[in-house]
Amino acid sequence: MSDQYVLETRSLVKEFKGFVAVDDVNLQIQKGHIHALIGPNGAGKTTVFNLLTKFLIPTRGQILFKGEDITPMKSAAIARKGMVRSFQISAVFPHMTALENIRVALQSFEGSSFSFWKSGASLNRLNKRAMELLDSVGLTEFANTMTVELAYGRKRALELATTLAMEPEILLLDEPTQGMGTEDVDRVVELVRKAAEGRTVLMVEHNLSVVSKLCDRITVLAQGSVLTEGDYEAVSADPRVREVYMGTGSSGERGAVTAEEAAQ
Ligand SMILES: Nc1ncnc2c1ncn2[C@@H]1O[C@H](COP(=O)(O)OP(=O)(O)OP(=O)(O)O)[C@@H](O)[C@H]1O
Repeated sequence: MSDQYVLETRSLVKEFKGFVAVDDVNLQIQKGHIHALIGPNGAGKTTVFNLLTKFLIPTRGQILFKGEDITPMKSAAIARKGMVRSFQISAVFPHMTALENIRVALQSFEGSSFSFWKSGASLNRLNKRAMELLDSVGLTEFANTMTVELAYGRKRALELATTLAMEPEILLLDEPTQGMGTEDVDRVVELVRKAAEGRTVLMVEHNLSVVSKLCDRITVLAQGSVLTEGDYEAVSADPRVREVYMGTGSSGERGAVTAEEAAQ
């Protein structure tokens, strides 16, 4: 039944001048899951992600959102349908406060005219919702702080809040913990867990410890194809997965695939 899947790909292919970066990929992202796309360097994760979020056009194949073929649609159109990419689309304005950034995001999402927001009741509603969103990412006390002054992890939390302002049904996260220290990584894990309440999340993530803590289902890509899929336990126990990670030297740099190591 396809309505149990929020997002699907069917025989998705992306070629770059004859080089097959994504080779016949069939994904099924189940409603309510946090689903990770992992794999060694060059496996095709970013390319798949860019195909799903319309930054790239597939060579062949289909992308379905809640059963509807969205392959020809643009990213703005799919965002309106409830499929939103975080951390890139929703760049925050550095010289606005955290609260102002959320208000801008809310206003642009609701697409309302300035005159609409001028009325006292709407402004109060906007401020209330903006504070709720800030609170949901733990930034209440930074509401009036200039964004440029926020620490990196907090800036990303703010970006996530501006994405949540769009009320996505599925949130697509491209390496949410990239470039972060342990403390920020832990904070992002909690943030993603919270943001995932009542929605579906698909994330590309190199940090396997993060994947082990968060994800219900994992698809492993290697050389453009799906190598295997399952929960963390199944995937990390698969010798083929260990092999592809070992083969590229990714494991040492990015974290090992065993559950014991990932749990550290
Ligand atoms: N625009 C492009 N033109 C040509 N080749 C590309 C292009 N984008 C990606 N590739 C190639 O496609 C393959 C998959 O790349 P991709 O970035 O999707 O992998 P990845 O799994 O995200 O890797 P990483 O973990 O290093 O980010 C690589 O061999 C890459 O060199």
